[in-house]
Amino acid sequence: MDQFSFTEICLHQLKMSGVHEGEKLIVLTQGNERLDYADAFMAAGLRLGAKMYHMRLPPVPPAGAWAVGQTGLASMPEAVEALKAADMLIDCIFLLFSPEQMAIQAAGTRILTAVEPPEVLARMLPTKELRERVEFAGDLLSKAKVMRITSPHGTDVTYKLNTYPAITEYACTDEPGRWDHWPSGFVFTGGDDDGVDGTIVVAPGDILLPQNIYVRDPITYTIEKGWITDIRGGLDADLVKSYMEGFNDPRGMGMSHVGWGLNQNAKWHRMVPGEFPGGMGMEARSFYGNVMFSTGPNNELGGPNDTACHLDIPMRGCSLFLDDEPMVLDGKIAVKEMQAKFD
Ligand SMILES: O=c1ccc(O)c[nH]1
Repeated sequence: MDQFSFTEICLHQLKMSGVHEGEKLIVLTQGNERLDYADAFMAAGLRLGAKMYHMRLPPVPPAGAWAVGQTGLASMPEAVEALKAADMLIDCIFLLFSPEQMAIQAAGTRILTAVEPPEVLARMLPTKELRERVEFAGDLLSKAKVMRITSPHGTDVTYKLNTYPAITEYACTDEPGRWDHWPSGFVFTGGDDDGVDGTIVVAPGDILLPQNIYVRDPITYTIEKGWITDIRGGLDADLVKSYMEGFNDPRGMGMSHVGWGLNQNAKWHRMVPGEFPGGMGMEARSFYGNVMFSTGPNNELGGPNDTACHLDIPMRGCSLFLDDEPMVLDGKIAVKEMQAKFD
């Protein structure tokens, strides 16, 4: 995408995020990554009269795995202080799950993460309709006490919901201290620390992130009292187990967030298999009617598990019930207020 068009979509984003004259915005990058994002956001912000600057951290060596929560900001408290003093941070490095992100949000700075390729950002612009749909889902989720997920492949798992908030992701953010991720379009929460039990069968066509692959043969997870006690299957199960063992951290077997996708512009089939081809698979997390469970940390919800070992697994064809009321039935959104226009 040329820089002019990139600036235009960033302008749309900043307007949707309520940016106005005199606000202080910082764009955060590291190394040589996404410097064009900083240029595009700065040009867009200046057009809205915001005060902008670009904070560029040194490069970090590739980790060999997706280690969430570990960022270059950890050794730079003075940089964190500067970010806390801003009205809005545009995070082009991915700070989610880090204590620094939590401290910045707690200080009232709103945060927008943007790390996907510009073409994906352009295809999945934030809209008012998406926000309304996701907020409706978030309201229902915040009131629910039990989530049950089933599938024709044998998934039957229950999450007790008495502890953690419902988090909405609709790809823009205009409230102090609120985080969002462009692109997105889903809701999630976490089960009670000892309150997730049952079986999840990840079926062919479901997606493993960060491996960025479509599963070919089923992976069966047994979950007891909030912890994975067994993972079995064929090659794909071996891959997951081997990846998780690489972290040498038993807390990777915890249950992270869980929810469902609501973005009709996100397509299941459009992921390019391979590791992080320029982004982190947000289209796969957001596709309409997916049910996504995740393993590992729950600290972004306020929980105690801050392991760096995190997998997100969007699944097709599942049913998801809140207190026995269907939200998703066989991969289709079942509530009128959450249905996209094409339904
Ligand atoms: O936007 C995101 C990205 C990753 C994740 O685990 C949750 N939400």
